[in-house]
Amino acid sequence: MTETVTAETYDFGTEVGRLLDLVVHSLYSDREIFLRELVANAADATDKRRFLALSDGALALPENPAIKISTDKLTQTITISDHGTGMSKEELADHLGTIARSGTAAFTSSLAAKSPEERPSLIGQFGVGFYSAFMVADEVEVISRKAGHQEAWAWLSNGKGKYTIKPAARDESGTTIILHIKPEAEEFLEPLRIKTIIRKWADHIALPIELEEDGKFASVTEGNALWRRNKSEISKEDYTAFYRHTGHAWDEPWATIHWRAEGTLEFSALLFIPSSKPFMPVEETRESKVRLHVKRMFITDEARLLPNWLSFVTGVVDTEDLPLNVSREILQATPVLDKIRKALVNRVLSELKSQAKDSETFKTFQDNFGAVLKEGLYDDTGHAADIAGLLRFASTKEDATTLDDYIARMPEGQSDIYYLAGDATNLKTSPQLEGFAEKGYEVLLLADPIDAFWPTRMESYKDKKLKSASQAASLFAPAESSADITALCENLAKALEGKVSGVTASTRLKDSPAMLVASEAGPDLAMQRMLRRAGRPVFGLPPALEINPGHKLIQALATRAELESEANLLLDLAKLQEGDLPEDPAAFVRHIANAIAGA
Ligand SMILES: Nc1ncnc2c1ncn2[C@@H]1O[C@H](COP(=O)(O)OP(=O)(O)OP(=O)(O)O)[C@@H](O)[C@H]1O
Repeated sequence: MTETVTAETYDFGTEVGRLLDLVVHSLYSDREIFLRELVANAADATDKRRFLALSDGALALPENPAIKISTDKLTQTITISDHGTGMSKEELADHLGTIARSGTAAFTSSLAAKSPEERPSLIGQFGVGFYSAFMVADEVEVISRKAGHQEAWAWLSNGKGKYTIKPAARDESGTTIILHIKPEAEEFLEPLRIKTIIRKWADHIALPIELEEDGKFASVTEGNALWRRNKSEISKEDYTAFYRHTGHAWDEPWATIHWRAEGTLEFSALLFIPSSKPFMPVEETRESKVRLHVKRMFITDEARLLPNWLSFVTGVVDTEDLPLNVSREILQATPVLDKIRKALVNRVLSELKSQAKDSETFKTFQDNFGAVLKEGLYDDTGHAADIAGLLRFASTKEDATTLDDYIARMPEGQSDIYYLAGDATNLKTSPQLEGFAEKGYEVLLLADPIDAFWPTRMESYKDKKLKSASQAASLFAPAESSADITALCENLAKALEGKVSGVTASTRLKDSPAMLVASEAGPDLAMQRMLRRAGRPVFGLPPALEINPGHKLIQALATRAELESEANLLLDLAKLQEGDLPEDPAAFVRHIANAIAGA
């Protein structure tokens, strides 16, 4: 019997023809994906055989199953072979000749209904990865021997509407795919190129992937889907090595969170929180880089599996619930990912909660990533209360306190939580704090830039309003002023018209001559400062000036008839105390210099 007698040629059918055209011309922006698809098929077939062998010993895998890849520049071919289930003659025709599994009619009608831009996402849902081979090959040969069978078959096609099936020879069960590489895809004949692609896309396939170089096959991947293994089998060193490899890190993980979700949603996740701040010479994007795998295959690290406020978390999520060639469009729209995201956030938060019990350990974390986490207080109203409950804040009474402990310490009569946001260097000595100590009120000292914003967004924690100390004038009773202080207030207000919204005598200032107080309605002083520094308009009334009737400077000013320039000097002093520059720094310096010289 000769080959020509038994070789049979079939039509793909119009829908496969159209599909091939689409795959080759519009499906993937990046041709290298063909290797991911073929390697994934090989790995799936091997997994399937391993599973079948559980009930039929005759199908057992050879001792060291592997996916073998070789390239040949002479024949311009890439060969990929596996020890998987293999395919019978009928299966070759069924699986590679049609797209029947998902319903040809359904596919064709949906295809017709979609615009060309939408088609790639559609193809993603129909599982047609094999055809991506035609992006780089002008002829594809598949030689397959089904496990448990003696005969082997070859499937051949140039992707132009027809395929041929004929008898072939293969020593072992499994499948060999030979790609006759197109001249314009020659780059894929370089073993180094193949190696790079495999490491990028398939590093975590549990099966060894071997590449032939200089006549010898050597493993190019670790073959180690660590996240799929049982926790009890994994040592701390294994976790650290994996963390360093995938997170491009050099430290130890501060936390390792490894679990498998089962039930309506199936996924494995292995997440890490670094123990040190990554060194970033240039500010990186703050998007989550947690890797998404589908059935062990790397899909993308741009699925934004975690929100920006958890962008420091690294690791891998691997799900069974998405198709392997899931497209970008599907990734954005699928409810599966939304559910996974929700589960990940909750799991990371509960880990943080349990680690927060040890305040020393938690301090390391918060020093590194507290400022990032705080973005969640602003961005994520759904989780803000949980995040706020975790964080530790410096205060006028404690180096680090939780909000709950703060509330527990509140004296009778205090109903709100007070905070002061600003620069770390002058927070502790800010005149804004004068008066609070006397009342026995603790003030949280918040030094991260984001601290100027989140308390107003969050408004309250456990029904206690978050109030800026720089907007707390109403806490302190107005002073019973002498006539000359009342007159001074009026004169200063006149001199500073438009720059301040009023001048009042303070009952709380002890050491400072004056300070600024923001109106309760608008942004507090820290937020005004941030807006100014960012070149944004500052809305609301200008701050009021509170003067200290007990201070020498104020008493001296009360005796002056002319105080235009002194009024401005006083305002500049109050600004300086807040970490702001005087309105005209050079004039301010001249003024002070002259005053010291007694001019
Ligand atoms: N190496 C292989 N060994 C055994 N069967 C294979 C192999 N490659 C492909 N097949 C069969 O061909 C079918 C079609 O493969 P194809 O890559 O087009 O789609 P899929 O693997 O089902 O879905 P997808 O790759 O898009 O997730 C597979 O489902 C499988 O049954």
